[in-house]
Amino acid sequence: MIANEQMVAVLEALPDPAFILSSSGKYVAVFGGSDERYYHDGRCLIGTYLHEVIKPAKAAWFLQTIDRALSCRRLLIEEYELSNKDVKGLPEEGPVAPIWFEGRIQALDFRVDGEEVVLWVASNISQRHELELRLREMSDTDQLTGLFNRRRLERDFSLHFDNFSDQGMPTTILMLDIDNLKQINDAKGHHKGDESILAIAEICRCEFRKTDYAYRFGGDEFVVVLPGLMPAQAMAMVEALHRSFNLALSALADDELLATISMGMTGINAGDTSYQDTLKRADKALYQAKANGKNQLIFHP
Ligand SMILES: Nc1nc2c(ncn2[C@@H]2O[C@H](COP(=O)(O)OP(=O)(O)OP(=O)(O)O)[C@@H](O)[C@H]2O)c(=O)[nH]1
Repeated sequence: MIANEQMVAVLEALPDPAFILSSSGKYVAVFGGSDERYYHDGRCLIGTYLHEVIKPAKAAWFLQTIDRALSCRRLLIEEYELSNKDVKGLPEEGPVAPIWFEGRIQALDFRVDGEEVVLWVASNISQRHELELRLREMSDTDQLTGLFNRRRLERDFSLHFDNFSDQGMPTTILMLDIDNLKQINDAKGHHKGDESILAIAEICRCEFRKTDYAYRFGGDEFVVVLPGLMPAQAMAMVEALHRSFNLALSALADDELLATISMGMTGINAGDTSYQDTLKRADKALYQAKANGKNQLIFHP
């Protein structure tokens, strides 16, 4: 049988901090947090209230979460971020990166000073969170160009489609395909072909507005999404873009083998049932540009 004072020692030795918080946000007790790599001693918080140490928006989130745990009486698991800007008395700017926590919050079956209380165990998950972000970024990014890939396009485009359906936000889509890349690959090697792909990607990175997005759709095909613009509004910009692409591609040509670019353009239409319909129309326009002799822009209303 473990004696009470031994139990206190066990609680103090817990690597992650465990807080007893009341429904009004009072730190009733703080145990553990002995892993000094991640945590400061939190015992100075005992007797204070969340709103005294945490700024209003974040403190309100903590209180809502406590309230939810007290209502549902089951274990809640929440991931949250705490940074300088959330803590009272610290400068908002500073070198300290936000810390990510996983909170496990469970209502307790007793009251303290008449108030309901929860156990809130906070684990520092910053490293795991950083890794997850990096993995997500890698799975969304094309390795050669650093542009977003087709997987990311499909996710983003369905959001643009929702913005069009819900708020009527127009969106223009371009589908691009480099002309004659196979000949260049065959004659000069894949490295030379890669240069054309990279030149297109570089222009996509430099010449668009912050709100525009370019994706490598696959092989020598790219998709560009221009939110907030109807095709008629985008036309002059897209024509200038076509010239920029060709200028960059011709700068890479060292003999009669010249890559150019074909482009299909459309906008999300009221009759589209999903973003796939819009993409198919852009693809049709691109196909038409190829069939007409390449190196041109075709708009499909
Ligand atoms: N260098 C290089 N070539 C690639 C890459 N991905 C796809 N390709 C090549 O791009 C070519 C795409 O096929 P096509 O579009 O039919 O070739 P194309 O010569 O551009 O034909 P048109 O579009 O009709 O002008 C294929 O030869 C692929 O091998 C890549 O990452 N690097």
